[in-house]
Amino acid sequence: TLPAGWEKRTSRSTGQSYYLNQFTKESQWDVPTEPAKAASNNKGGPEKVQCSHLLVKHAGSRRPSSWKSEEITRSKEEAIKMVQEFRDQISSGKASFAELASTESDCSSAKRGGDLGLFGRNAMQKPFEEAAFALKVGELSNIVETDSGVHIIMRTA
Ligand SMILES: N=C(N)NCCC[C@H](NC(=O)[C@@H]1CCC/C1=C\[C@H](COP(=O)(O)O)NC(=O)[C@@H](N)Cc1ccccc1)C(N)=O
Repeated sequence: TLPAGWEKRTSRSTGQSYYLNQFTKESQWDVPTEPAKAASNNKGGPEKVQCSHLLVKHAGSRRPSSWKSEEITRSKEEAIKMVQEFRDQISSGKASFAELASTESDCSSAKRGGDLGLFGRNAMQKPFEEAAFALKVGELSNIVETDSGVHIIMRTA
């Protein structure tokens, strides 16, 4: 079958077959082929992003321990409430992302104000990656849940 919009025609003068695209009105002698699928790392999103994050772990986290606390026992609901509160403080300008991440994040990146450095796709857990790559530079994510816990993400580059 022909790609969408293309029709086979016969040239009145030469009797030869040719192809006409109804949408673009272009015609050609060669059989049209499907345009190549965009490569998986399509032109759309960036190849790499730099993000900072603030992670609050809970009893159900894959590793319920951090530099802040030997054993983390808070509930997931409690972690979500805390992250929402931090997010509100950041978006209202009451506190900076780096300040809060450095004291409140259960990730070792807290020492760097939450900075994770540059990363490409397939480095982070999928929910984190999807949220990070959807952000514009300077944008703050909504709450993101991964097996590590509850995060907010700020894209910095
Ligand atoms: N730069 C990378 N590629 N480092 C490996 C990332 C592994 C990746 N991590 C995650 O997806 C989450 C989201 C961000 C942080 C994170 C989890 C954990 C905390 O959760 P937990 O593992 O106790 O459950 N922090 C880390 O990994 C830290 N090394 C991130 C980091 C810290 C300092 C400097 C750079 C990176 C994964 N595939 O599990």
